[in-house]
Amino acid sequence: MNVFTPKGGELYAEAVPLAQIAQQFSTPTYVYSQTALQEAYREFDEGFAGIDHLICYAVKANSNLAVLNTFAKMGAGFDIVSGGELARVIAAGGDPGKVVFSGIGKAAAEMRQALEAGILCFNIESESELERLNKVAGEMGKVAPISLRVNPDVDAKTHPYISTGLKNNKFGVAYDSAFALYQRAASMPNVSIHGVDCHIGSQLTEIDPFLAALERVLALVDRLAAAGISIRHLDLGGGVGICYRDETPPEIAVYAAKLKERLKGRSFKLLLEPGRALVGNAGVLLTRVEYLKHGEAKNFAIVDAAMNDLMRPALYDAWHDILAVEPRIGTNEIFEIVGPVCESGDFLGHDRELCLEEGDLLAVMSAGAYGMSMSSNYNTRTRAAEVMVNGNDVKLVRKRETVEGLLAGEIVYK
Ligand SMILES: Cc1ncc(COP(=O)(O)O)c(C=O)c1O
Ligand SMILES: N[C@@H](CCCC[NH3+])C(=O)O
Repeated sequence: MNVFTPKGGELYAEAVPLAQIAQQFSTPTYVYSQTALQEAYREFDEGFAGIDHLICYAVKANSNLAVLNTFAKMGAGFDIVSGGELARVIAAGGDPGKVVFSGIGKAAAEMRQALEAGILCFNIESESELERLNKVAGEMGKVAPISLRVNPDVDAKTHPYISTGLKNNKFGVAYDSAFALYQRAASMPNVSIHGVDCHIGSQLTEIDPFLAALERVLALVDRLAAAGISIRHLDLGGGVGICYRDETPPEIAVYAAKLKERLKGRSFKLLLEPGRALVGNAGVLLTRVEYLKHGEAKNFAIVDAAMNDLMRPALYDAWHDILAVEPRIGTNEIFEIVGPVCESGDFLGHDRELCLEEGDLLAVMSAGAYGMSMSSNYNTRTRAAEVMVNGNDVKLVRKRETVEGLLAGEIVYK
């Protein structure tokens, strides 16, 4: 469902005009629709109805506490990649018993924190990590639940920067060494094998790579079972794409039906780690045009949001639709939509046809995933405010940063 729609020509977030939000909270501001978050979660959860499953939302996509709390209330689990993200889940009311911990560089302190909290499973990404966890758990007198993140060497057919399941990626344990490493794990006193995990990449628009990965992983599960190592869950990671422009990602119901079909007769629980598919189209970045600059070769609309707020265009050349919040009747021109940051790569969109005047508001669409969570303070820019809408209710869910706040942790020795 698209909840950012025009009414009478003006762009709304659910029942609230975006212009009203800009007036109230200034710009740049991220605006999230709670209804869209809830619908996306429900669609995923209902898609897998009929089999034992747990949706572990990938916190890195959008880690705002109000977003996490929305999913926690719906019974979600969480996929984390740091102790910081675990602290966020707990602060948002999430259940640590439904948390899986991914990531290739878990520090001993983060392992201790997660063991203390009683998480569901560690997704182990290397032999050294397995050894460290066994040691850390032993020192605490605990047994750590683990899966190995297996790298199935499947081409996710996505942007190379966000593909993770190929042999040459830094993630996971090589498929061919996974069996032997499971045998080692089985002999360790302070880890307990709970599952098998894989995640092949992000923004996948086809189902086939997921099915290919599942085949590989199921073959491993069967081989392990034959050797007396049975699992309680299979974690297939995240990665389902969304439509930014003209992509045709799989419908969740179809993706779920195909996975369920292949999992018939299996007794383990299915875990999934969707990020983008739950939040991507539930958020926009609201920004105001500061200046229009008509150059010899290009026209520029210089807006008050920048690559530090939304780095996907600069990093991946990613496309986000950019819409006028209150469209004007007049002649369209072609604009480069750029931010104030001192980098030529600081753009939000190339060659956008719009009719603009200085002071106009723009909405950068599909910005709910990997927007705020990847933002920075480059150029000592304070990060945007975040607002959550539900119906006609509008709530500030993260205050705009202040320069005093940015400087507070720095020390000058006189
Ligand atoms: C281990 C892991 N799980 C889940 C995700 C979430 O991916 P997506 O946002 O594409 O669903 C990621 C990010 O790619 C990841 O690295
Ligand atoms: N940050 C990426 C996705 C990578 C997901 C992390 N494994 C994006 O904005 O599309």
